[in-house]
Amino acid sequence: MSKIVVNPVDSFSLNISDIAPDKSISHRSAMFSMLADGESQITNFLRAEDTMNSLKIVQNLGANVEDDGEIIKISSDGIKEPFEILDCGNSGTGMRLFCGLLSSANGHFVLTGDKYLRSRPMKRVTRPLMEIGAKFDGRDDANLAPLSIRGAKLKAFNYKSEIASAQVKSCMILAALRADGECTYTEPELSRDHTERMLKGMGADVVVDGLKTTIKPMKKLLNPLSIRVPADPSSAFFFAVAAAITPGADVTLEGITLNPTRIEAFKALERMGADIVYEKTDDRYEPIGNIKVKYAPLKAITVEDNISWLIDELPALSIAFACADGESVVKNAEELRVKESDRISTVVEGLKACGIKTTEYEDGYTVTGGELKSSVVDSDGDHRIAMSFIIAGLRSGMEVTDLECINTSFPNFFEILQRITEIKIN
Ligand SMILES: O=C(O)C1=C[C@@H](OP(=O)(O)O)[C@@H](O)[C@H](O)C1
Ligand SMILES: C=C(OP(=O)(O)O)C(=O)O
Repeated sequence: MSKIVVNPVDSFSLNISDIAPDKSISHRSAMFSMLADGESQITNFLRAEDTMNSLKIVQNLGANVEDDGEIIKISSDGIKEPFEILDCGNSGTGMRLFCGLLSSANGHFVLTGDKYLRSRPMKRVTRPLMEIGAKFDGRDDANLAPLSIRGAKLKAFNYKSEIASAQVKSCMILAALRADGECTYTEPELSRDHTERMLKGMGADVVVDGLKTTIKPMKKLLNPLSIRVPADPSSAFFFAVAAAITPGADVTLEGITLNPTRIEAFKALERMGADIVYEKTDDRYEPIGNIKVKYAPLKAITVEDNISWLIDELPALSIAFACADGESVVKNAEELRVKESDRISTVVEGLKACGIKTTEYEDGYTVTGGELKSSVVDSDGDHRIAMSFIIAGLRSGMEVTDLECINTSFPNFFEILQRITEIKIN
């Protein structure tokens, strides 16, 4: 159980060109390569625990994976029944998307994960899949992993989801590609759309019309992927907050996906008063570019719309709330309760320990800006909680414990952090 002591910094000016590659896109690159006719090539794949677990699963499912440390080449002649239990580690994205991919494959598959993932709800994917003929088993009526899947024939569907979840949407789109007719999936609010963009890029018949996606089953295998994974805005955001709460600081975050469903947290920080500039430099499956963030005095805001566009960034945004003038409010964010930790509780408890006034509600919380106090915060095994409170330490000093989880999404986080401040981990 490692811990870090962070000391306050005065100011910094930094260009960061090595923010971790995008986790969502990396998972999908590995998985979707299994649907292609020929060799897919992926560069800048995220070499973190969550995505390396997905890559290993793809290999266990019979794909040929060549990795020279820079380019990952994947080819597959169909999903094969594995000898191994498929371990998704800490990753909800891995488990839920593999449920969709495997529900119609030939064979028997067992998906498991670490103690955190085995407690997260899977019914949101197993229930709609079972309704169209998939065969799942698992604790609590196929709600909790380990999950066992027997590949089955899937019926066409028109599914209206009650949650804005890209994991559920992607799972159902993957199932639809092998269903016995045209399918539609409708979500209550647009969630991140990497799956639609990437599959369309590979030649799949996926049509998006507002909140409704229509998918025609694949008549033949898709074209291979050729992708350079952009940097992850969710990882970049920790350093955006670092600059926004440190008087005089500025940071340039390079090569980030500027997909609008992913940069809402930066827009929220902008609404709080931070000085933010977006500069598009590329377009491959999605817009990519640089984000510059400069300190300015912050004011409180309310966050209640398009919550799925900033759900992973809310813990870090809450550190900015704590440094802002006034009471910030988060609503409609009940999904935070079923992430790696119950992120409403972990954020609220962590901020309270730092002397910040907060109130917890079922679907959100309020944070009244004030003087952050140096404290000891445990991550509860949640990477985003660990990194958020480490960043808070740049303002006030902080000790954060249980840091191994950071390897799930951002293995070079500390390497970048030490360009800003001296750090001691033990
Ligand atoms: O599809 C994805 O890659 C993700 C979707 C989101 O989860 P939900 O679909 O549960 O909202 C997000 O929290 C997760 O980190 C990654
Ligand atoms: C919620 C997250 O990921 P996942 O659902 O894939 O575990 C996250 O990275 O914050």
